[in-house]
Amino acid sequence: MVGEDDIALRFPVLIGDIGGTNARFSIVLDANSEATEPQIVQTANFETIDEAIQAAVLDRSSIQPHSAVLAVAGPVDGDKIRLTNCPWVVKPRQMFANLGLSEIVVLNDFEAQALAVVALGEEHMEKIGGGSPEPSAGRVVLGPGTGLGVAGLIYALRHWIPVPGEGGHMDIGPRTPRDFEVFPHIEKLEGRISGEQILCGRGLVNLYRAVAKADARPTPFTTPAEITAAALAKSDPVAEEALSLFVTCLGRTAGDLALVFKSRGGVFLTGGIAQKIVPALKAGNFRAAFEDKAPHRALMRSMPVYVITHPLAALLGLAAYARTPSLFGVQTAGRHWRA
Ligand SMILES: Nc1ncnc2c1ncn2[C@@H]1O[C@H](COP(=O)(O)OP(=O)(O)OP(=O)(O)O)[C@@H](O)[C@H]1O
Repeated sequence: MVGEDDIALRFPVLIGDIGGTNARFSIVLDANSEATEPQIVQTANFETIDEAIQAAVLDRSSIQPHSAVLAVAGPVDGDKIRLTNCPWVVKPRQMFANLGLSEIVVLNDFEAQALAVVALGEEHMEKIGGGSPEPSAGRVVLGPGTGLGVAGLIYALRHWIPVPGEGGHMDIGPRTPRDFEVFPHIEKLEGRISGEQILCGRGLVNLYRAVAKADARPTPFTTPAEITAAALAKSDPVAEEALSLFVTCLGRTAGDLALVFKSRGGVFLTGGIAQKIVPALKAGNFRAAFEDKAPHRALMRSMPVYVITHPLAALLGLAAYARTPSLFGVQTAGRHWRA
């Protein structure tokens, strides 16, 4: 492990965004090139990450990467990095031997999402109200997906600095009279309703069941996709209310985080769910909940919110980092290995 920051990565650089379900890889040839065509594999189809990289990238290309930047969902502490939602273990030393790599940096998956916010243009985003972003002001990234990822992004000393954290585990409480009818039925974690009990795929199902229970209604749907489909088609009132409450809670939480980071640079919604519910996010209650932060309503009204619609946003963030790591203030100490 390299003890201090040394951020000049030798090309070609293999980049990888390793999720619980899917892993996406590409190669950045030099500081001026676009990344090569992404290769996407299901993590369940390979026993190890090394096998996946060999089959999906190395066997399909004549390019031998020198370095790698991998973004993983899981804490990076030591030479064996376990992923939260999949059995893969990233072992950089073993990767040097197996894959011919000489340098590896491991980042957090949400840091990669934060890097993507800098790398992507507005053509890959859908705006949900607010004014113009201030280019160098703070930003916030929230991603409802399998869990709820949260990161800040600040610009300081001519660097973009991602601030990863565990913001997805903040408390969410009831506010309206209807909330007080529904919230008692939301499944708790050790007595607590955190962001991840509501603002992720599993959370949407929790909300749907809670709304149904509050009104003693049946619950024919079991997956988040069924609930959003029925809600967007306006074919099931319980699903509609669940999605509406999901969007309201997302607005409240996004607003709280925007206050923390005073994110006049924008609030960015990433992950698989936001881009599938854009019509619901535009319906009005998201923005109303986001702005309902007295005494700072005027500030909140000015802050733009964007849904990232690019399907491989994290990979683009990693490519930008691989090309010019010096643009980003990413601490690599403790997660940077050299052969
Ligand atoms: N149409 C949909 N509406 C709402 N939720 C959905 C829909 N389709 C999938 N989901 C839910 O989205 C979640 C997955 O989100 P996302 O694709 O962002 O996951 P991820 O954690 O980034 O995945 P990976 O681990 O593969 O990177 C799952 O809980 C899934 O049930």
